Amino acid sequence: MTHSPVIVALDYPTAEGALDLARRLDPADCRLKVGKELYTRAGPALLAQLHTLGFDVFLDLKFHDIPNTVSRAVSVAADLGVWMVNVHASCGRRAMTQAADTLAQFSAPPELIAVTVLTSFSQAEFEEVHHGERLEERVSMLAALTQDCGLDGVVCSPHEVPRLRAERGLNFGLVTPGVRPVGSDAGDQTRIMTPEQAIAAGSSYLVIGRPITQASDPLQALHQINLTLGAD
Ligand SMILES: O=c1ccn([C@@H]2O[C@H](COP(=O)(O)O)[C@@H](O)[C@H]2O)c(=O)[nH]1
Repeated sequence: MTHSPVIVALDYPTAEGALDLARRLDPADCRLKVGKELYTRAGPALLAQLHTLGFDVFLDLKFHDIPNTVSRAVSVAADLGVWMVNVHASCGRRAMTQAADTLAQFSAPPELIAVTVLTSFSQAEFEEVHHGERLEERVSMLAALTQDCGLDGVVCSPHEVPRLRAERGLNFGLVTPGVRPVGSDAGDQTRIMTPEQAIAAGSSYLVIGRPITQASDPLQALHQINLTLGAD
C-alpha cells in the first residue's frame, strides 16, 4: 500500500515496455493505470503480471455503453482483481446505477468512478460538441449524477477540483489526469496543473503518464514528484 497519490499511466504499445518499467518501480511509490492502448495489446494476462508484482491497478477503459453491457464489463473487471475501474458518466443514470449495484455484490469490489469531461478538452473544443454549454457546468452536473448513482468518484481536471470538492464533499474521489510538473510538455492536455497545485486544490489521486514514462529517467521523475508532494 502506497501513501503516494500518483497513478502512473502505463501508455505503452506492448506488454514488454510496460513490464520493463513496472519491474523497476516499487508498489510503495505509486499505483499503475492500464488504458486502452496497452489493454488492447496485452489484456488480462498483463493485469495478472502487474498484480503479481504487487501493484494496485486502475483499469482505465472508460466504458460507455448500454446499462447491461456496462454493468457486465465492470463485473469482469472486478473478477480480474483491479483496484479501480471506470465508465463515462454520460452513459447515464441507469448504466451507472446498474454498474454500482453489480459491484456491490463483490466482497472486495474495485473503486468505481466516472469520467466527466476529458482533460484534453478546452472550452472552445467542448462547445463544438456541446453547443452553448459551459464545460465546468457539465462537469459539475455529471459529478452530481455520478454521486447520486452510488459511485465512488469522478475523473476530472484539477481545474474543476475546488468546485467539486465543495459540492461533493470530502469522501468523494476526485481522480485527476492533466497533471504536468513544471517544465514538462502539455502535449494534448489543455486543463492542466502541477502535481502540487492539484493536491492543494483537493485531488485524491493524480494520473501522470508521459512526464514519467517518457522521462530520460522515469524512476527519478516519479521520485521528484513524490518528493514535492511529501509522499516519498
Ligand atoms: O480525462 C481524462 C481521462 C483519462 N486520461 C488518461 O490519463 C492519462 C494521462 O496521460 P498523460 O501522458 O499524463 O497525459 C492517459 O492515459 C489518458 O488516457 C486523461 O488524460 N484525461
